[in-house]
Amino acid sequence: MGTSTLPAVLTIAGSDSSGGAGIQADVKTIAAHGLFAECAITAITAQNTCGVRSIQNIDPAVVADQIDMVFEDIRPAAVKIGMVSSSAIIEKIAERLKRWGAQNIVVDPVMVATSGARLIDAGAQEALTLQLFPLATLITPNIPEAELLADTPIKDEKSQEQAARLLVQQYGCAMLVKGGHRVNEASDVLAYETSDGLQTTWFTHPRVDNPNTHGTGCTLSSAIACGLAQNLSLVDAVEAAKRYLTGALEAQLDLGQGSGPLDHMWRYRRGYC
Ligand SMILES: Nc1ncnc2c1ncn2[C@@H]1O[C@H](COP(=O)(O)OP(=O)(O)OP(=O)(O)O)[C@@H](O)[C@H]1O
Ligand SMILES: Cc1ncc(COP(=O)(O)O)c(N)n1
Repeated sequence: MGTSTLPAVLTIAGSDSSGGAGIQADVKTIAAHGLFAECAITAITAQNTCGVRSIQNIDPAVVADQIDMVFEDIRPAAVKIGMVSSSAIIEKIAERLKRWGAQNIVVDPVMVATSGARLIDAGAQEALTLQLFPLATLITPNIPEAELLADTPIKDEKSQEQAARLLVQQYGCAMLVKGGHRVNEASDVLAYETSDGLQTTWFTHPRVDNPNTHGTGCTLSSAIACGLAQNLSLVDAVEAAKRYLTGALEAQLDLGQGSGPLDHMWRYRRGYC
């Protein structure tokens, strides 16, 4: 008779054949946090560290079934949403998450891969903001995504923070504007509503000198979902996720000919687990 349990985290995202981003990065991240990973695959991408060759979206009804089968049986304590490339898929995800009253939803608005390939069409972008953003606890745009969503340029810390504030007002949920695309720093700003009004918290870090950053956004958002699944506050969950991500970059894994993947299991190799 089983007596032990552990929180489950569901990732709803695309498959990356090279294992560095998407579902594969999420599952590794969740496992590295000692939690139970579940997944609903939205698309299969044929990609590697150099680029994306083809994308096959999954039938929206099959995406819905995956979510239902997960919630009917092993209910996740948190949900991470990554690549959702069609409006029909987004509609189904929103419908099923509402039906199940899913909580602790982290949305990484994946639009363009590090390699430059577009992963979402224009119609899907609108569906994402209209249907999934209202369900989110936290949204984690990078700088180009935040510029697009807030319709404002980001050139420095001040404009990064302003964009984060604007997006909270626009979408009514917490926003983490990630600074991985800035030159010297990799500092992210979290903006969120409290009973005292809109607050911001910075997570500052110098850039790790590592060209292998494939999957950083996927890894960070699923690590935040892990923190929320363990009942950390939003600020603590982001702080812990940033530490995990930085360690995975500092491990200096060097695989592939393009921007390679992170070392998701760095804590095991260093003997921390
Ligand atoms: N060279 C780096 N050194 C340290 N942290 C980094 C570096 N590059 C990215 N990060 C961090 O990685 C996280 C993801 O940020 P980024 O802005 O790269 O998101 P993204 O573009 O969505 O990621 P992805 O490359 O997966 O699409 C952030 O916490 C960011 O600060
Ligand atoms: C299936 C999938 N999901 C997300 C990303 C974004 O990650 P990155 O920008 O690091 O390539 C990706 N490349 N592939």
